[in-house]
Amino acid sequence: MLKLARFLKKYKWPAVLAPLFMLLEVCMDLLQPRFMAAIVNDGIIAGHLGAITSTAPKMLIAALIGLIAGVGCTVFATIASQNFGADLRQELFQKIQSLSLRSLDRFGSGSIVTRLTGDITQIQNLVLLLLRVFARDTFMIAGSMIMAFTISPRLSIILLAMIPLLAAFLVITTRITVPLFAAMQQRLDQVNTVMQENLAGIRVVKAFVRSDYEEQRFQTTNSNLLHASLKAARIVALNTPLMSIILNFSIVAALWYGGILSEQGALSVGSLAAFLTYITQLLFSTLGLGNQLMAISRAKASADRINEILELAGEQQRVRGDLDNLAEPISEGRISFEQVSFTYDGHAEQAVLHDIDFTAEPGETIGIVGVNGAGKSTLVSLIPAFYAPTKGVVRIDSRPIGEIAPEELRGQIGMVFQQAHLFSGTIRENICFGMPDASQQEMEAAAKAAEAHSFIMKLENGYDTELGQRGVNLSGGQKQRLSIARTLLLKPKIVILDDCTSAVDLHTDSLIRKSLQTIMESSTCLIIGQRIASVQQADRIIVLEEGRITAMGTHMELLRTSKLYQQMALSQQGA
Ligand SMILES: Nc1ncnc2c1ncn2[C@@H]1O[C@H](COP(=O)(O)OP(=O)(O)OP(=O)(O)O)[C@@H](O)[C@H]1O
Repeated sequence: MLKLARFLKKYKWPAVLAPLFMLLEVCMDLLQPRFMAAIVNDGIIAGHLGAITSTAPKMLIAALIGLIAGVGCTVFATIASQNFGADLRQELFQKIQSLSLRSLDRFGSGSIVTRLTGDITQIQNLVLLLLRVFARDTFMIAGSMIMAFTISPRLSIILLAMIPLLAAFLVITTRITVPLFAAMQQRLDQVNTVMQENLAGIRVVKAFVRSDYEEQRFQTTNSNLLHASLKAARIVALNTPLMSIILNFSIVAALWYGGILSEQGALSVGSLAAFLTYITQLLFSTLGLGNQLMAISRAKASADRINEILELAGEQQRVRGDLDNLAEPISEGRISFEQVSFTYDGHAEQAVLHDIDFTAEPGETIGIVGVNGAGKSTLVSLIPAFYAPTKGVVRIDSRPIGEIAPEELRGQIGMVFQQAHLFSGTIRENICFGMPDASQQEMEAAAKAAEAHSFIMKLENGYDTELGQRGVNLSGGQKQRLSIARTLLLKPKIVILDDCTSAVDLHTDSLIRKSLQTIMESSTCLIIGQRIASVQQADRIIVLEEGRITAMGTHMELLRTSKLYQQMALSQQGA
């Protein structure tokens, strides 16, 4: 958890001033029993009314200073903790952006969202707690002890006996609760994952009338979270009464021994009353500290989860060491796969790609066909280094991609994915996502090549039409055309189209293909297609079966040599 303290460095002044103000407030509070003892001893018992009227204003002034100091502490603690939380959230988000898909797959989006929200809030609240309440209780314990010792060192021995007992108790409960809180956050991850999946697929759930099943699934994860929370809460609930027993026992012991000392004339009644006030303050502060240790152990579980991500190496960091002497950009766009095999993390027994070996020459268009799950998307995802091959090498212009900075590599590759993803914002912002300073002319040219211009112009606000929650919803085919335009605008050296016209009607598909032809001449293209028509114009077509290349050639060659290709062509005739 201390590793995260660096985020407070920028706010060191508020972080230092908050406890200092708290110290002032505690000092003022500690003076009050002293003033009270003076009123009892010198005013009431000795019968000097003057002592009361001279002490009362001092009490009022101390209370006022304490009040101002308390407000100051809250203001500075809030400034420090809120800024701390915002900076931590920002850095965690940045780190997530830099992580490889391999790392992101490992955590899952539900867990990442919980870490970015719930876990950071836990730590942010802890910072506020440490700067205010924890500081108050710590100062109060130390101050009350000093004041109690100045009143009666003999009576204070009772306090000394109590401290190791309490410390041992707190250490034990913290040890027990840290893993319980970690388990609780994990269950919270699961609840978030189910919730996200449900919301993303709400149409499927409704169409299949599976709301009951989804409710059941949510109930299971929710009750898992409930059980984990109750388990932790039981320990927390035991904490306060057990500590109270120890503390109340100490008060009774102080009363008994204080009574004896008072009877012997070794302690005045006023001083005994002040002593009891100090010991009560001390005991309540200790009780508070115990509860805060629970919050600390909960925040520790959250800090561990945040550090787990912060300590991962980003993609850029992993290759940076080799970059200095490899600064030349991609010039030709030749892609070579050399005996490449690939297995997803956690699926060691199932290689998705086996010994893939081919070269796409600059300007060449290669089609890739195969049944669902053959490994087509996986194969192309190795080119922008979304994943690293398990065996073999992928090269661009003879440089192994592992040695090219991901940003440089991806800056030269235009990729249109199987599932078109658009962001909320205008159509213009979406098309210009990779090139925000593109001119109107460039944007329209890209939209025309993707057969998107005409439907955009029919919308009331044209390119300035808002998409998503605040605006219109587009059809699947229209979304695909916008995502093609987004890629074409970049005029990349390498273009990868991953079955990106599956939702486009056949007529528009053929129009898009025609427009793409001129662009494809200057780029190396890989086109994945379920429809033979989408790939038949390619210079060469790869047939992929269960992760292996089983045939490669032109459309006409494959019609003669590949059984699978023949079957696909036959089944799509007249389609
Ligand atoms: N992130 C992942 N983690 C683990 N396994 C995966 C992952 N993505 C895909 N797979 C597995 O890899 C295999 C190949 O999937 P891939 O998406 O590459 O096939 P595809 O040929 O593109 O299929 P489709 O035509 O349906 O798009 C499948 O068995 C799939 O279950």
